[in-house]
Amino acid sequence: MFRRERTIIVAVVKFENVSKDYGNGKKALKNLNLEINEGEFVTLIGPSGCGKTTALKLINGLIKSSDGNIYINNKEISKWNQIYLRRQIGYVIQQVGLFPHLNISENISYVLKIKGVEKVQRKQRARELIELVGLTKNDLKKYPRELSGGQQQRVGVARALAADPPIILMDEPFGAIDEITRKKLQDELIDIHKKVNKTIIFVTHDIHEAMKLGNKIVLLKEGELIISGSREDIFFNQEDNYINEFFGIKSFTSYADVANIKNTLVKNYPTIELNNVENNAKLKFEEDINILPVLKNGQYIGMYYIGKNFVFMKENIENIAAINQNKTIMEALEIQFKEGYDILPVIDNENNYLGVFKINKAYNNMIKKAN
Ligand SMILES: Nc1ncnc2c1ncn2[C@@H]1O[C@H](COP(=O)(O)OP(=O)(O)OP(=O)(O)O)[C@@H](O)[C@H]1O
Repeated sequence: MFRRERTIIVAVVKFENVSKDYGNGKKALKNLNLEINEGEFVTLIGPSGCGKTTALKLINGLIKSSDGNIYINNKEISKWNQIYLRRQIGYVIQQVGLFPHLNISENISYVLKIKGVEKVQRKQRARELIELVGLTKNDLKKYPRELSGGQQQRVGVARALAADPPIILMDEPFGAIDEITRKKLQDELIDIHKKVNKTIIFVTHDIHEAMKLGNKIVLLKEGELIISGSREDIFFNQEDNYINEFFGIKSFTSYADVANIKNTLVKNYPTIELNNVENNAKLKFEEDINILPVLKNGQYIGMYYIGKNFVFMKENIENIAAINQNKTIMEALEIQFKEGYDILPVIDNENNYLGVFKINKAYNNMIKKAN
């Protein structure tokens, strides 16, 4: 059968040896190689002038690269119809840029109007989006001046989503917003990303914001890519001094606040099967292991402290609570500080044992970074 070529972008962005020279003798980007996959939430971070905004502008064709290639959905960027391409990419900036004489509904659906979408559908779309970004239908009739900075920024996000673009670029969208509102907007953006499954590329100066929002965090320095990876790649990075210096101790609290324990789960920690004493007797323990999770049919029962001459006795199982895999490292650490455990058993919602969280690994890392 003859298949029609797909024209819808599936939101894959690829930089291949991309350089940008604005003609002032200093390269804003140097030989950048970076792949952004469908549905990823990428945060771009680095010192002022490192090329973050330049990278965003290159993606939606606002500026052209001096060298190398950029691919959107495997098609080189200059081969796309530029107007079509831009409509496939939402853009949110710090200065929001709402039209003062249009009400919120009209602002949100402006792109749809340009695209020739009927008024009824435009209004319907604005009604859907206003709630998604945490405002109410009553706000649709208001004008931008009647909204606070944080509310305007929410409208900016709704507007970027209006045409349902697969890619959304955000250039320090929450930079000028107070700390409390900013935290709320970040939480909402995480929820929105889960619901709409867009590829988001988000520029920020704020380490906490980068660690909290990004599934992939990209650190740039003077136009060069230093690292691109997960929170764990950044946090557990021991070698590169620049990365440690840049993220520093702040990355620990940022990381611990947002990272699930399941990301650092130790799955091969020994356990005791309650109904299999014979097997238990064969367990060989490392010197530093003195406490073991006890399981029954894969479910967590309690903890067992072992001495040198290990003889398992059911009545010595201690009733120590396990922690749910969806809790954060910070929550696990709080328990450790309070209770003084070396390890915490980790379970799912059905009390199935998944592994242990060894707090010392994260904690030692923090101490190392602090010194
Ligand atoms: N239109 C331009 N003409 C000349 N130089 C430019 C232009 N835009 C950016 N630059 C330069 O390119 C470099 C990268 O700028 P860019 O705005 O991409 O950095 P950034 O990481 O986004 O910075 P910031 O965090 O301060 O916004 C800087 O040295 C900047 O001065």
